[in-house]
Parts: sequence; structure tokens; C-alpha cells
Amino acid sequence: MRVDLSLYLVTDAELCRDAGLERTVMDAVEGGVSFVQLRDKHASDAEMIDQARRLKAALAGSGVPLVINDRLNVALQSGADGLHVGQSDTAVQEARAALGPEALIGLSINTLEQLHSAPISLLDYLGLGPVFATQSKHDHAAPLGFEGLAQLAAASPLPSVAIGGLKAEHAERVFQAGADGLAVISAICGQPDPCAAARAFLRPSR
Ligand SMILES: Cc1ncc(COP(=O)(O)OP(=O)(O)O)c(N)n1
Ligand SMILES: Cc1nc(C(=O)O)sc1CCOP(=O)(O)O
Ligand SMILES: [Mg+2]
Repeated sequence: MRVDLSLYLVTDAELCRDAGLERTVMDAVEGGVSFVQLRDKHASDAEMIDQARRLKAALAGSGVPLVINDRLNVALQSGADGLHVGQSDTAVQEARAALGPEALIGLSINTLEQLHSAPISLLDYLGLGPVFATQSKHDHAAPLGFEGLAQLAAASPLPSVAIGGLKAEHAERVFQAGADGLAVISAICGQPDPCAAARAFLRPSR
């Protein structure tokens, strides 16, 4: 399935604590977010299923898909649109078999070797990163910079979204590098006005 990755929000419940996760996501969607991933390393499965169901209901009619980070069981039980997995998470083959052909499945990529061994036909998109070092993922891999991002994007047979330390002012360079969008946590979650924070990505400064 073709996806709009242009502005991809990855959630962080801690950062969104003051405004609330749902409010933050919906404000960000109003500002132009095109894709949402529910990511929570601390919630129980039950809490995450509940959160995913609420978000899915809130997003109904918006055309914005919701995927779940890491947890296949949460994706299956919540009615989310799919799953995002990394290199050490559930295998893509297992995820596709469990979720079916309509689900959206994304895979994280940091090297050309990972890209060449990815089961491309089972995937909908790739997450390329980190572009820069980031506080939002403590175990992140070596930063790619825009040159590394461009190499991966050029080699990717699938739509790709860049991630890691990205701010609104990077949007133009990311698209020039060949990625189809930017995935962000801290540039939107925890910002005083998530709608304005999202809008800023749609108007790259020159
Ligand atoms: C869009 C997108 N790209 C990459 C990642 C990172 O996934 P992973 O390597 O599995 O790391 P965690 O997010 O699980 O810490 C992502 N979540 N989203
Ligand atoms: C979740 C995630 N994955 C990454 C990767 O490189 O695979 S970087 C990252 C964190 C992105 O957060 P921020 O926008 O705050 O930098
Ligand atoms: Mg993961």
C-alpha cells in the first residue's frame, strides 16, 4: 500500500505528558502530520492497546494511519494499521504473516548491508536513521548525516522516511537527499504548540 510519509510523528508519552498524548497527536495532525507511530517503551501491553484504540478512534476519518512500535501483539489486538520494527525486533516475515497483506509494516535501516538483506517485498516503507544523534533514542546507531541518508535513500526500492535529530529547518535537505519524509519525536511531542510545530515542517525556510 502506498503511504504518505511526508511528516511522520513518533509519539513519546512522557514528552506529551502535559498536553496529553491524544491532544498532541490530533493537534499535530491538524498541523500536517501524515502518519503516526505509537511508541512507548514503558507502558504495559494493556496500556498500549488501550492507548492505540483511543488514537485509532481519534484518527478515524483523517486518513492518517497508526502503526505500533515493536509490539506485534499490540498491533494485532488494537486494530492499528500496522507495525514498525527494528533490526532486533519481531522478524518482518512473522509480522507480515500475523498481520496480513493489508497491514503497513516499516523496518529501520542504518546501513547498506541491512538494506540489502531486508525482505523488501514484505515491507511498505523503510525508516532511515539516525540522521543526527538524538536524546530520544539512547541506543541509537551511528549518525548518517545527509550524505549517508542520501546513499541509503538512493538504494531504497521502497518509500523511506528519515529519522533522528530532525528539526523543521532540516526538511529541505532531507527531501533533497531523496527521502520521502521526516519522522520526528521531540520536534513535535512536548512542544508548546504541536500544531504550529508540525506546520513549521511544511514550510521549509530558505
Ligand atoms: C520511522 C522509524 N524509523 C526508525 C525507528 C527505530 O526503530 P528501532 O530501531 O526498532 O528502535 P526503537 O524505536 O524500537 O527504539 C522507528 N521507531 N521509527
Ligand atoms: C525512534 C528513533 N529511531 C531512530 C533511528 O535512528 O532508528 S532515531 C529515533 C528518535 C527520534 O527522535 P527525535 O526526533 O526526537 O530525534
Ligand atoms: Mg524497535
